[in-house]
Amino acid sequence: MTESKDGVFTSDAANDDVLHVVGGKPLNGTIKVRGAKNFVSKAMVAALLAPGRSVLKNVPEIRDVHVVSDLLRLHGVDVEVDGANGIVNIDATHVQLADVADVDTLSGSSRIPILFSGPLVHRLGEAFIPALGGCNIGGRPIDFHLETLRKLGATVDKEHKDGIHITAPKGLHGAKIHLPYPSVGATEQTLLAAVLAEGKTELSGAAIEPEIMDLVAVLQKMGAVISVDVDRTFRIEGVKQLKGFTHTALTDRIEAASWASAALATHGDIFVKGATQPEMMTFLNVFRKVGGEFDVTDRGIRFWHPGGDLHPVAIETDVHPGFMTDWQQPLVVALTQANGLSIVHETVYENRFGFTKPLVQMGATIQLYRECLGSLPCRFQQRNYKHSAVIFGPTPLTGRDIDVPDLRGGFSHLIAALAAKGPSDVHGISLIDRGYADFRGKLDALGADFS
Ligand SMILES: CC(=O)N[C@H]1[C@@H](OP(=O)(O)OP(=O)(O)OC[C@H]2O[C@@H](n3ccc(=O)[nH]c3=O)[C@H](O)[C@@H]2O)O[C@H](CO)[C@@H](O)[C@@H]1O
Ligand SMILES: C=C(OP(=O)(O)O)C(=O)O
Repeated sequence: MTESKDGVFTSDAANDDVLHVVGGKPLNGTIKVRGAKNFVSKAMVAALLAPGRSVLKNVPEIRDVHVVSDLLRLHGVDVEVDGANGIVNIDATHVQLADVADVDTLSGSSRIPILFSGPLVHRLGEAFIPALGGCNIGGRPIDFHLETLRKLGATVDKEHKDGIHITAPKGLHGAKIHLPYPSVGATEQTLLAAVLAEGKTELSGAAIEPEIMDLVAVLQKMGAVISVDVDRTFRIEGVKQLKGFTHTALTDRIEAASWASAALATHGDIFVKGATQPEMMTFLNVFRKVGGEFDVTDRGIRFWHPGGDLHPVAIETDVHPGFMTDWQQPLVVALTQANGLSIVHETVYENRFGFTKPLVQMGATIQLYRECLGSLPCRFQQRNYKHSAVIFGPTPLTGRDIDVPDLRGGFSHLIAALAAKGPSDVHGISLIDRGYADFRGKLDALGADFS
């Protein structure tokens, strides 16, 4: 691991990209989970809306924080990251330059640059959206984002040599917007663009993930006026200006659930300090049905395998408050050890089961189907995507060479290697640094055998 100039630890890809794991040992011990990757990066973008200083606390030491810090700096924002204490100071007083060099290099590892659109248009009159990165888990179109910006009065030029060029010659204005699907990113896009737009915006069909609600809390601290109706409609009353904020990020419920699944798959016992119950209720219900035990305390949640058989389950991923798409990959590894047939119907992303192939090579019995194996309305019905998985267990797993395909799939491979008999080499492991802070230190604390 190397420490960047702003104190964020990242893997040195050349030296540090393979993890040699000797599996078969239960993970036991205590680890601490900090703020959510999928909130912190958005709150950092929100800081761009206001001149002045913002302070974000409980920030995890992950690569995405480093990427967003560098993106902000390209636009003239002052960013200091205190990685050890989890504090990011942002001063967005001197925002300059909408069209910046190097942005393509940085954005290659993140989808966040698209969320700069509204804030940059408000602060500088224009924005450029480069080619976006992020996990390869489906087509990941941005049509909702662009349509939202157009509805708010932006002009979108897709032919510009420096990326999609967004301008608003007459400023952004409140509008009535409906999302065809409750997209997390498009909801955030609308919030970040509408808070300073002139007049009222109504956003129906929105996503209401806890990370989005924490972003709303940040925007409210900054001076925004936002309400949400029971039917997932946000109402935003544009204000003339915003100010900086101080905020403590909500815990990363994806990371917490990932360690919970690791406890289950390895017959372990992990106390996840910082994990909170309300955001994890749907996961906790499934964890209990599978046969895992947990104990919620004021400081975190303890997850353990109580011994005996694990039980198969049928789950469907969905937007909040459903079972998160990012929870399914680590849980699938635990389900390979359950006694019987489990079914996972993925309704959020069309291509999120690629990670199961190495699991099958390790000994799991997993069959993928194009059909919807569930009852939720699904956009992938009658389409050519293998988006349902049937997992038959228990099957012993055997260690092998694995290539990390994406963030959550990669963490699930790590769990599989830890649960498997014998050694595994997990290649491309630095991808996991995008979203799992100091996972090597945590594995060490849990007694894993790796080098
Ligand atoms: C950085 C971040 O916060 N990432 C999370 C975010 O991703 P992200 O914000 O990219 O995901 P979305 O919620 O936008 O995507 C959900 C679905 O909507 C589709 N869609 C989205 C936008 C659009 O313009 N057009 C369109 O068709 C997507 O292809 C996907 O099928 O929410 C996902 C769903 O909880 C999580 O898995 C990701 O971890
Ligand atoms: C898919 C994910 O992230 P991103 O949207 O940043 O690729 C994720 O966090 O699992």
